[in-house]
Amino acid sequence: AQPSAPSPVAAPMRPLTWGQLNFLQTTDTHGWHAGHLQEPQYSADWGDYISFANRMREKADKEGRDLLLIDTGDRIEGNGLYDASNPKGQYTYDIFGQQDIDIICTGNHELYQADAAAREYTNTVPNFPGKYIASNLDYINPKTGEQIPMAQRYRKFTTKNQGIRVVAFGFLFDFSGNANNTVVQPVEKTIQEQWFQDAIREDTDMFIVIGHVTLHGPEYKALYKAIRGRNWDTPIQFFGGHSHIRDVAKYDANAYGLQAGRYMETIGWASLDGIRIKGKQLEKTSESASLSFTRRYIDNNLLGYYYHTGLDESSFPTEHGTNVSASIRDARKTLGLDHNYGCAPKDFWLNRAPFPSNDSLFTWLQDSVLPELVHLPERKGVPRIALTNTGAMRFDIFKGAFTRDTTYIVSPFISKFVYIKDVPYVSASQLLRLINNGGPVFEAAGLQKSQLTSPEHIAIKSDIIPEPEVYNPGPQSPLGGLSTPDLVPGYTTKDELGDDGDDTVHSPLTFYRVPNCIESRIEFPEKTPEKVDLVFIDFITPWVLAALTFTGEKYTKGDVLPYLKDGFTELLAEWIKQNWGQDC
Ligand SMILES: Nc1ccn([C@@H]2O[C@H](COP(=O)(O)O)[C@@H](O)[C@H]2O)c(=O)n1
Repeated sequence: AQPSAPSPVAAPMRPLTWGQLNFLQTTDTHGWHAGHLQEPQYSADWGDYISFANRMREKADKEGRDLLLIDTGDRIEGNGLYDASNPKGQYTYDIFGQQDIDIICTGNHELYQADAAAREYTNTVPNFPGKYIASNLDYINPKTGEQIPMAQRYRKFTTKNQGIRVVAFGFLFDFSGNANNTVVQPVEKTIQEQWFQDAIREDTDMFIVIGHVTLHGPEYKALYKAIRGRNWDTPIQFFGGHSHIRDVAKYDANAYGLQAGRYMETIGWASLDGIRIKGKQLEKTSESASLSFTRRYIDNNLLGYYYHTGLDESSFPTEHGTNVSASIRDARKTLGLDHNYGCAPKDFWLNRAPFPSNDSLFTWLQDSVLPELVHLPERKGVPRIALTNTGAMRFDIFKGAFTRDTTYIVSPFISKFVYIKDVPYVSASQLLRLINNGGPVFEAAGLQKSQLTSPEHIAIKSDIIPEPEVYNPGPQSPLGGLSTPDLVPGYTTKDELGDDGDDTVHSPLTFYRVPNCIESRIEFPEKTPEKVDLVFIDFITPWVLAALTFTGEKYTKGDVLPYLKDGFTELLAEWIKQNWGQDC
């Protein structure tokens, strides 16, 4: 762990079940490879995860089992370790590349910016030779303009210890917000391609489909149907991502899916038993059984790693893992990520508090931050409505130091304020309601509501306000000898297989859904103005233009002008410096 990481707190634990074939999954790590430095339960870093994977591989080898590592994309954007360098990711590609991942694919974040997509092609793909799969993604060679596969379309291999024959795919959901140096082919179209049709006819013991794709979305439904249509009982193991939740899916008795949350909070664990390996007799115990699947969502901290490996502080770390932790420490130091801009007077929550409320980060943004930031000297005195999507904000602010790192954790995107001058107030005043309600006007333009909020909203469709629960430890083995522990707040996942998936027993957290966008009305006169400047984050331009059309206005992209030179992230840092003192 990083030197400033808080020590994890002992909690009641549930053990891992090992099978023939076992998996560790990461997804949506978004640059959090230093771990969480303000939350003890997620405080292990990428170096610790390397040690953990290594120790688990040793155990698998000793017992003749197999272990595969999976990563399903969105490795970048969301943490100073990636975002604070110039060029971005100067340190993270090498750090991430140290993990021995068996099957890896791309997320949408690797593709928003052309430079990030280029680095994916020149750095990450070669860091994982033969392991990186791009089943529905092409890259456009900047020198020749030629459209080429980002990486190989699928992978055939046999596992190390049991020789299980695997055919593996790596998909991205039907994403359309990519820069123009990549081409994402819709999954349904890819399924029709000859190479895919040939691949699903391969003689194999199992299929593994990894993807930056939600487990219950249309893309995996189509892939499941296509593979199962040709292979009536071959095991299919899916790994998902994108919606940032801990999740599982049972497609049928021989097909399951796992998704390992977000931000290096969770390491996903899946185990399979009952795979029929061609030419090998099954063990007596599983001869007649169909596939059996288990899952765990492992909290990313050292106490948990010790517990699952049966090792301790001195026997757990590997030299490789320790070296990677040291590289992360050095990179953080070089980037000045601990530099304190100001001290947050209290916690501000994205989803743990309702909007609007005193504890809501969006209320703070709307009432305190935007009115001060959205100010252009030459338009002084012009009343304005400032809009931002809520998905632009990615993480809570905790009471205490708001550092250079926090700035990127909260606001990682290269988003700038733009504006349309002198918009009739009658139209401008309707935009928030229109964008928040969504509906046909946006759908007709190919715009989805879910693209404006944080990805958690894809899966969480109503507020979660837990009842106070009575703790029942059941058969779990307590860690640290606690008998009636004060549970640490955290994930209390309820998935398709039940409520016992989390490796750590937590007390539950609330989740309040928030609107797609918020607005601030700035320098408004007492009397309703006739015209206002409509200022907004550039990311939401298509929604603003579609909504204006609906109100009867005829604005085009050409009417959208730059408003402030600095990006929102820099402006936010400046606001913190001006408004919050150094007394934490
Ligand atoms: N420039 C951007 C890019 C993305 N967003 C928000 O992020 C959401 C996607 O997040 P994932 O981690 O799932 O890929 C997207 O829906 C937007 O809300 C943004 O605000 N600005």
